[in-house]
Amino acid sequence: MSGIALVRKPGPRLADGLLSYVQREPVDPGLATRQHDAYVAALADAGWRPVYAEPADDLPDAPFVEDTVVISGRLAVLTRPGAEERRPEVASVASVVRGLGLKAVRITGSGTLDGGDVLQVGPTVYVGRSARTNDEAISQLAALLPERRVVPVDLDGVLHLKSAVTALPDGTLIGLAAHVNLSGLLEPAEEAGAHVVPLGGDRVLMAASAPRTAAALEKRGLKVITVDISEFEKLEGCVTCLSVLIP
Ligand SMILES: NC(=O)NCCC[C@H](N)C(=O)O
Repeated sequence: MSGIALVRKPGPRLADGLLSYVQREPVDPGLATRQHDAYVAALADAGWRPVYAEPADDLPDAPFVEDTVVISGRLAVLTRPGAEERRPEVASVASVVRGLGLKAVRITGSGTLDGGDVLQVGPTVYVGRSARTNDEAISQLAALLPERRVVPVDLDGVLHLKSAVTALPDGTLIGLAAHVNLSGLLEPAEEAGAHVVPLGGDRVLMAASAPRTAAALEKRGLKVITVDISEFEKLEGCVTCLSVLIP
């Protein structure tokens, strides 16, 4: 086992999730459930033991667990999501991380942070300044992680930092230069190619919607595992946001 994958099943109200940059499209809750099961199975096959947060059927965006907690070593930073509607998602995730023996701390006061804005690459923690994440929270995060280098990143036209950029296992940043103020990015062939979940070793998880990027990464020597997450993509979710991997 590589560790734990914190996840949460989608509920019947998934289609009511928040949208910022895309038009609402019909969402098939049954298909979403099957896609989520396959996503969790892919993580499990790669050695990540799934641990489920309590269902939260009244909270449409609750399967996007990444936004509720940031893990650094044995510390779990519970977020204060930028969208007020999403704040009730945090309590049940707090119970899970405490149950796993992690030390839980919180973003508080006027700070707002979505985990989707936090990209950890070795000692560096990039944090997107977004409509969801503010400078107050970035300062709080830096104070909570004194041993890490916290780097604020300006975004343009995307929901979260990790909507635009993630990191390959060797630390190479892959992402869309048009949306993010970071240099030296490897440009993916498709927008969804910016979303990569390192699974350990040379393995990465990607969405089936980025086949050309997947082929390019295979050529670089990576083992790419793909999952179809179309129903979550309609809600501006991506492969990163459906889990929190806890090594
Ligand atoms: N980390 C992520 O990329 N989260 C996706 C959240 C999508 C959700 N519909 C939201 O707008 O909050």
